[in-house]
Amino acid sequence: MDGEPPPELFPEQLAELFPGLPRPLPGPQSRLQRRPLSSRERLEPAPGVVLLPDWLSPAEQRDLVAACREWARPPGGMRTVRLPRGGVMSVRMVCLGWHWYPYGYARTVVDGDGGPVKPFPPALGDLARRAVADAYRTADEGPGGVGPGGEGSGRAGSGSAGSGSAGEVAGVSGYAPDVAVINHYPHGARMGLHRDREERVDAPVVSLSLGDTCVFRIGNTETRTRPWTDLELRSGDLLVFGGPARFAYHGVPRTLPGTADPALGLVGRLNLTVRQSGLG
Ligand SMILES: O=C(O)CCC(=O)C(=O)O
Ligand SMILES: [Fe+2]
Repeated sequence: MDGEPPPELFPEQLAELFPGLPRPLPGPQSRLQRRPLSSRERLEPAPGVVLLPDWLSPAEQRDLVAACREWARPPGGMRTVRLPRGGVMSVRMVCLGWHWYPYGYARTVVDGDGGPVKPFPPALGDLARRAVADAYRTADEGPGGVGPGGEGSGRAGSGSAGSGSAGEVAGVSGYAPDVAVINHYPHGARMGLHRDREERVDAPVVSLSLGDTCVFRIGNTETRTRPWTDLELRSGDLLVFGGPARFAYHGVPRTLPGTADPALGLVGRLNLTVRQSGLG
C-alpha cells in the first residue's frame, strides 16, 4: 500500500474540486470495463482479476471470523494505523507472518505495541493456494471440486479463465504465501485507492471478504483515476488479483452497514488479504 494522497482522498473528489486538472490518457489497462455491481457469477472484470462469489461456505466464514478474533488479541493484535503524514486509517488492522506498516514490512509491530507479529498459519496458506488454483483454473481443466463447497457447487471452474489461466499468471507456479493483512471495517470505514507494493514478488493477492458487503474498486496500474471497475464483494466472496492487475490501484469506497448475516456475529466487515512477501 502507498499513501499518495492519503487514503481518505478519492480521485473523483479531486476531479470535482479541481475540474481543470488534466486527465491522464487511459493506460494499458483501458480494457477495464464497468460491470453490474451485483452480478453473482464468476467474473473476470480485467485481465488477472477474478471474483468467485460465495467461495467460502457459511461454516468456513464462521471459522475465519473466530480465528480473526483470536488474531486480534494483543500483543501484536488489531491496531489503528497512523500514516506518515498524520492521517489515520479508518480500518483497523492486524497482520500475520510479516507486519505491514506504512510503508514496509517488519517482524514486530513497529508502529504499535512492539509485540512480535503472529505466525502465518499454514492452514491459511493452504486456503490461499486453493484460492489461486480455483481463480486461475482454465475451463478445460474441469471443476476439480477442490474449492469450498466442492464439486457440484457450480462455482469452481465455471467459466473461461481467459488471460488469467494459471500457466500465464506471474507467481502462480511456486506460489508461497507468507503474509496476511486483516482489516476490520467498522461502519463508515473505507480504504482509499492504493497499490499493494511493499511485496518484492509479483505473486497474486488473495482477498477474502466477511460480514458486510462492500464496494471494491479496482483500477489501473498507472493512476488513481479511471478506468476502474466497481465490484460488490459479499461475505464469502473470493477476489484474486494477479498478473497484469497485481499492482493495480484498488480500494473500498464504502461498505453497506447491516448487510452481514446476523448469524456470523460480526459487526462491520472483515477482509483478509493473503500475499507473498518475497522477503524470505
Ligand atoms: O478490504 C479490501 O477488500 C481491500 C483491502 C486492501 O486493499 C488491503 O488490505 O491492502
Ligand atoms: Fe490493498
